[in-house]
Amino acid sequence: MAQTKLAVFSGWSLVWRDYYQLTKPKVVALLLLTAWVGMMLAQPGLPALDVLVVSMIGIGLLSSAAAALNHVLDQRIDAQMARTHHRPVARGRISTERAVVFSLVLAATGFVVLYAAVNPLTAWLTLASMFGYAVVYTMYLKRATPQNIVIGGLAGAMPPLLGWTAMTGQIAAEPLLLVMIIFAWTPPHFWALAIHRRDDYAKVNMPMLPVTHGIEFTKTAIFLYTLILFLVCLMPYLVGMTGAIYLVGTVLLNLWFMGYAWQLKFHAKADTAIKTFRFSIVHLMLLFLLLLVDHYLKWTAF
Ligand code: HEM
Ligand SMILES: CC(C)=CCC/C(C)=C/CC/C(C)=C/COP(=O)(O)OP(=O)(O)O
Repeated sequence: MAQTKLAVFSGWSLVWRDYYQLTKPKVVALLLLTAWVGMMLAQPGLPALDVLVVSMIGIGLLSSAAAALNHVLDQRIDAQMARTHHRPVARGRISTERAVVFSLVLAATGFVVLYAAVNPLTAWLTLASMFGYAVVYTMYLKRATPQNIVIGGLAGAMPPLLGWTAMTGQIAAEPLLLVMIIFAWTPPHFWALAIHRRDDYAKVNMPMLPVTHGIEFTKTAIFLYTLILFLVCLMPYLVGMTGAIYLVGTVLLNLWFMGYAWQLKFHAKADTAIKTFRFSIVHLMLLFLLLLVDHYLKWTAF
């Protein structure tokens, strides 16, 4: 009897682990960090905790729904790529129907939470971001143009604005600067991985930049985008939104990113591309944590 119960429990935990994987949890975690910073920067003091919590839940649910829909729409190519062939829908561990229902339940719940407990503007903007990623990027851009991730990157760059509108009920210039930062960060983030996985994307005829324009061209594009990112990251300081703590930190972080891009372009080793990709995640995380530290320390300085 005990063995049967253990078998049932372990079976269920495997199923839920697969559903959890559909939500791209690490991606959503960083998306939520950027949304949270948007919420914290929206006012001088601390935000209302109840609004913060329901906003994080709503944005998290809609982001997870977008990720799950991406698994469904990409299952054919996921099944053929070394990096993604193990995924639950690609492997048939979760049926298309169940994955779609899972995604729609997450999306509906997230939208209702945001609409009812936060504000309609944030609900609609978050739904639009989900649509932008799951439909516009995944179904069209990804398969149509090597600029796919530059344009599609806007959806994933929205969370700081979503966090801001959750607190204020209105769009403002400051969070749009944060959106621009993630927008400029996305190409070096993804193209470094795309270089590392070029053959995978070529095998499924995905028009990623290293496939359509070659690895050298992509390395140049990555370096140029880290230069653009360096300049865009100065904007919050130049407009007076942040102080010296952020300025020093952002200069160091972006010089570090440019160093990776320079090494990738001129002194690449076998693992430089994947190391650049992994650093891009640390870079964005530290950059947004820096915005938070600066916001409160800068504020208490006056
Ligand atoms: C169009 C925009 C983007 C594209 C094409 C893209 C592409 C990718 C890809 C292909 C992976 C590898 C996933 C895997 O192998 O499981 C990845 C991982 C990741 N991405 Fe992005 N990304 C984008 C935007 C973002 C944004 C906006 C964030 C967060 C703010 C983000 C955070 C992450 C994180 C944290 C990982 C690591 C996930 C893991 O290790 O499981 N990405 N990205
Ligand atoms: C509501 C909201 C903010 C929505 C956006 C949420 C979201 C999940 C953005 C994901 C960014 C990302 C990892 C894209 C990769 O897709 P891919 O298909 O190129 O990667 P894959 O090949 O690993 O599946």
